[in-house]
Amino acid sequence: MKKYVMALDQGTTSCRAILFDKESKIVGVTQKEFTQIYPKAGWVEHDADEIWSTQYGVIAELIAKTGIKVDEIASIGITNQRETTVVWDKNTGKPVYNAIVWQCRRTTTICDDLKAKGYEDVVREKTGLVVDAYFSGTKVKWILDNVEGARAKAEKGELLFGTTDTWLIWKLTGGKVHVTDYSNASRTMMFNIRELHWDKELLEMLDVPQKMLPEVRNSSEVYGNTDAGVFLGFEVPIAGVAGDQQAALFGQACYEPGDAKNTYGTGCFMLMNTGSKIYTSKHGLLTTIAWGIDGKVEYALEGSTFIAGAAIQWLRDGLKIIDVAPDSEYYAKKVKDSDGVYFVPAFVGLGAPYWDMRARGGIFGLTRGTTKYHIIRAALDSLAYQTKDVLGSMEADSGISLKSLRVDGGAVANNLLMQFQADILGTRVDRPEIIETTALGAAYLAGLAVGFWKSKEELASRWLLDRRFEPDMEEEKKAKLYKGWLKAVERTKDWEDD
Ligand SMILES: Nc1ncnc2c1ncn2[C@@H]1O[C@H](COP(=O)(O)OP(=O)(O)O)[C@@H](O)[C@H]1O
Ligand SMILES: O=P(O)(O)OC[C@H](O)CO
Repeated sequence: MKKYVMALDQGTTSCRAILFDKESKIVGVTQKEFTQIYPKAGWVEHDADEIWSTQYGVIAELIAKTGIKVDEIASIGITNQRETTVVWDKNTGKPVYNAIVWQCRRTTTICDDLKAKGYEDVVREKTGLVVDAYFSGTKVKWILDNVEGARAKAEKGELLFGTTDTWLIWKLTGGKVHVTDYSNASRTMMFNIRELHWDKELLEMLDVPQKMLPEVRNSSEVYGNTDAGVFLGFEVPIAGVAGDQQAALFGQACYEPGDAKNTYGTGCFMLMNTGSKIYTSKHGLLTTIAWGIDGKVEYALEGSTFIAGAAIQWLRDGLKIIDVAPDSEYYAKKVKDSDGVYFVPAFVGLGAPYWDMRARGGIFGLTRGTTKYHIIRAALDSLAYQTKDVLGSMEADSGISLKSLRVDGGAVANNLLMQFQADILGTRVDRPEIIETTALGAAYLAGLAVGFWKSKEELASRWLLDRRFEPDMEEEKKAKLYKGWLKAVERTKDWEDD
């Protein structure tokens, strides 16, 4: 009897495997971090083989830890850090270069060149994206231009490209299946989100051969079975795929136009479901595919903030002023506010709504009275301010004023941050019981495809509130604080010289 759906959450800093039962309850979770590689300032890479071995390790550990039988798993759903680019040799299965991570800025000058050639409008129109080093397209181009022999091999059809969903499916199926879903394809800057195909003009613009691209499929359907030789002796259907932010939107049951969520992980990503409508943002947001189910594609408006929880990791690993992320709340509570200190974590440039690839981080407003507690507090505040930047754009673009914001991701465990978020937005913040919403969304997509769950309505009825944070800050104070933030952001712009 099938009792579980397994979700694989391939995030920026860790791989997780999570088992959900029919009532959407978590039966077990395993997680392991993997190496972040920073070869130069502004460059970020992962070892794709390490991603695979880490993911495989947490799958095996989950099965051992929970004691379930593999044949009780109805299906597997995959969700992934988006845009991160893997190129591998079809015959040997070996990556030709490290995965270039979504945060990596090495293709800034390729983007400048595309802009100078006047491609911004066509990119916006066809892909819903802005020309930025964030997306996969220029990363693939960089690999083909810089890895010896890569372009010739790609042209002969010997190399494959994929985001990490595609890479994991290829590995899990023993090299048989090369696919992605609509939501991931929409982050590549090569996919036409209106006509739903890889776009010839964009591929020519980037000089990327179509043969290396995966087939684009629905977010909920059976793509293939795991190879028994690889997957602990069993063939289990892989039946759901979505980029992690779209999966979180699905897991938060944001199924109606106007429903929105904000995920606080490494970065912070706010998505609003816009149904079949394709909004073109006038305020620095992206248009993206939320998911495709039964051939019907739905869209979302997205505000992407590159550094959120990663700023807290930097307090831990870079400054070493906290030992673990939850310490940030403990120390921040020691002061009543940041005392005029602002921390703009533009470590890899600024995403929405500013889109400045050359911005770099800064801490402003320091005085002799500033302590590490103020800096920690300012780092937490920056997550909330960046969210306010994006929410303002979203309300302006959609004409919808949000009554409440559903939140998820690792950093929403921080109650101080959540209260400040509600205060600075002037909007209720709703934290659900399950904050592993990304994995839940992937599980839902995979479960729906094999009949484990019947409908989105059934899933929506299971959304449960853990805690609601009500706004409680005077307008004048809110305005003053936010003004300071905007001033600090201005100071970080256009910093890096090439
Ligand atoms: N209590 C906390 N307060 C603030 N940030 C936190 C807290 N717990 C975790 N984080 C941050 O959340 C992030 C982890 O969230 P997660 O959803 O697992 O991210 P990802 O999927 O991007 O790896 C880390 O960047 C970490 O610094
Ligand atoms: O790893 P996360 O959860 O911060 O998500 C990364 C995003 O998918 C990047 O677009």
